[in-house]
Amino acid sequence: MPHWYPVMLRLDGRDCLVAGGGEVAERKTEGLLQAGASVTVVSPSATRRLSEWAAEGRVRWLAREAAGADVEGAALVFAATDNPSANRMIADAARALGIPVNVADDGEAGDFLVPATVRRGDLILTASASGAGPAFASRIAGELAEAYGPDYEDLVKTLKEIRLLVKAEVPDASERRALLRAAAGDEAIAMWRSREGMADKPRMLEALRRIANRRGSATETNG
Ligand SMILES: C[C@@]1(CC(=O)O)C2=NC(=C\c3[nH]c(c(CCC(=O)O)c3CC(=O)O)Cc3[nH]c(c(CC(=O)O)c3CCC(=O)O)/C=C3\N/C(=C\2)[C@@H](CCC(=O)O)[C@]3(C)CC(=O)O)/[C@H]1CCC(=O)O
Ligand SMILES: NC(=O)c1ccc[n+]([C@@H]2O[C@H](COP(=O)([O-])OP(=O)(O)OC[C@H]3O[C@@H](n4cnc5c(N)ncnc54)[C@H](O)[C@@H]3O)[C@@H](O)[C@H]2O)c1
Repeated sequence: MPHWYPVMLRLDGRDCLVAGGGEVAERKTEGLLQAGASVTVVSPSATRRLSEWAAEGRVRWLAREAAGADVEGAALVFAATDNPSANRMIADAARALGIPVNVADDGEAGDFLVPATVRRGDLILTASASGAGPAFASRIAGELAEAYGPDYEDLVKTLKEIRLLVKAEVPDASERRALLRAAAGDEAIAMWRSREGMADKPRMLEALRRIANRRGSATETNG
């Protein structure tokens, strides 16, 4: 049994190869485009959306069967045809070059899985059942999407601004840590949501210090 290790990959501008042009290839390609990757699809046929993306120049589509040499230069490879032996051939070629490969018809034959994903700007929520139940992972992601609605995109943007402010203004590491923890708590989040006083940075920092102090003394009393 493999033990999977979750990571966030940086793929902007990196070449990725998708072998296959069906629904699965389309889904993988869409995720790669969201990450800014440069995608080449190799497949005799393509879904309507994939061929639209090719026509718009958003992906490169080579309309033929995939060959082992197609993996050369790719940062990631997706073996997503409906032909298990073609998928295995692509996976072997990738592995021979040390390129991580995802295998659509047999997850455990690959080096990585693609989890079900909800994107809210910089907030990325994923669910994986390590291949035990993709439909189950998808259902959990649906629940996450309900719990963390589209408004979280702005919230995370605000948190990023606050993080930059605190890092720039607070030289003391332990105070910085206390402020950044307070910034992620309920009280501060309610404030960020209303964007109350956001334009006034010194006031914002003051408010955060008050929240952090209250939290600090609450911990002392409880602990
Ligand atoms: C999450 C998601 C992400 C994505 O693909 O983007 C994803 N599969 C999704 C949907 C889905 N896939 C399948 C069904 C039909 C119901 C069912 O079979 O359960 C549904 C449900 C549906 O369509 O609603 C069939 C299926 N999938 C795999 C196999 C082969 C095998 O078992 O190994 C077969 C059987 C093929 C057959 O026999 O015909 C394999 C994999 N699918 C994975 C990911 C990886 C493990 C995920 C994890 O747990 O981490 C893994 C291992 C490899 C990989 O692809 O990375 C995406 C949901 C997107 C979303 O809705 O958010
Ligand atoms: N991992 C997942 O999320 C998931 C979900 C459903 C199904 N599957 C598995 O993935 C496979 C693909 O699913 P789909 O719905 O995209 O199938 P599909 O039938 O819609 O598409 C298959 C694609 O593969 C292409 N193809 C076939 N042989 C090829 C070759 N030698 N080189 C390049 N391209 C080739 C076809 O032209 C077609 O575009 C299924 O057979 C199934 O085993 C995986």
